[in-house]
Amino acid sequence: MGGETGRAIVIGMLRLQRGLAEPSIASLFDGARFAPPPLTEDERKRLAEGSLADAPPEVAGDAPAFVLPSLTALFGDALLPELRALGRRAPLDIRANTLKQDRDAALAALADLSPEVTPLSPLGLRIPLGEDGRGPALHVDPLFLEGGFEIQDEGSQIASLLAGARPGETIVDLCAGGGGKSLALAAITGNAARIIATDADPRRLAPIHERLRRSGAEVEVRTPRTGKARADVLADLDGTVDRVLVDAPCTGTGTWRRNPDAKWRLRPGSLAGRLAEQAEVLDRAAKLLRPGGTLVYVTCSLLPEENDAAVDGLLRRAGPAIQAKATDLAPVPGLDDRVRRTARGIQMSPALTGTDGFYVATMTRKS
Ligand SMILES: C[S@@+](CC[C@H](N)C(=O)[O-])C[C@H]1O[C@@H](n2cnc3c(N)ncnc32)[C@H](O)[C@@H]1O
Repeated sequence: MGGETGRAIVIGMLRLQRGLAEPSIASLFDGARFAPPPLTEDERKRLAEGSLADAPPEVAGDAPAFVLPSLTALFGDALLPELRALGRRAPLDIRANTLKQDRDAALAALADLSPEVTPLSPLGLRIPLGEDGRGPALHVDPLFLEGGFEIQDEGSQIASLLAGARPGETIVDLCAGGGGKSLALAAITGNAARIIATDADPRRLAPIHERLRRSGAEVEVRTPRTGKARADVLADLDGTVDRVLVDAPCTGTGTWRRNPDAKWRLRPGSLAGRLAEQAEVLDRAAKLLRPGGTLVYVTCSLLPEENDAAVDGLLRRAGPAIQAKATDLAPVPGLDDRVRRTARGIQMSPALTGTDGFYVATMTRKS
């Protein structure tokens, strides 16, 4: 809008993010008692004729300039369409909890919310948002209270499916947080795997207990002690685990459409901090694996430093003991044709897969 005043930013946001045409914006800016003054001639002209075609990418794509070289390395010519897709509102997705009922039964039970099946995840339903962009109060829905579904973005569902969990395995969810992926792994394996969930931060882990009760998922939770009593709660498992899921701490650049303010809070220093944490969790995960065991590394980041480069870092530090492996995409029909491949893994993104920007890479322990 030719300036950075609050008014210019609001008008630009209504145009670019809400997709409102000039007459709709003019009807909001009508000078009534609590409304802003009417649009000026210049503002009307810019709305009608203005274009971001010649603007620099950080303006046209509304992203911090310091991450653009990394995003360009990933997206190449698709940088602007991807940045714009990251600026749009995220859909509201749920995962049918197949420990309770299949997806079709959940679809029928939620008919009053008019859900549709998600384009890629075979477990997902998409709930339409209201005109105000808000979704229904799912956390008080009777089916939710009975554990019939979990609120989980399609990208996160896909990452859980690509972890390749199988019944009978011992699986560690090393960065379990509130347990979103642990619950998904339990449902995917029909409660027939031994799943152990932990997290460095006991407060992040706390909600998992209530979620397990509701969902019927069977997961062993190992809560670390902090302070003087601090000890490695997984020490007894070293060298024995079939599969480790590392849903790593990251900058969350892939979730900007869900957390638009995160974009402007991101600093070069926070990226450096996450890179150090990623190296630490990857090294810990590698130590847990039995020979032949599988390490699945996941982030919700679009920055190659946190993705392929983090995997390369582990491969370098571990030497021949840990080797890269292609991620099997079979659990998600249709993903193969849509997803972006990187040197070490696969990258989902809002423009290409219609999901948050999840990255998944797979490795195996040789000895
Ligand atoms: C992306 S979040 C996990 C989200 C969770 N898996 C889910 O699906 O809801 C990353 C988590 O890694 C944890 N974390 C950070 N450093 C860690 C470490 N060294 N060991 C284990 N967990 C760690 C953080 O506390 C945070 O909860």
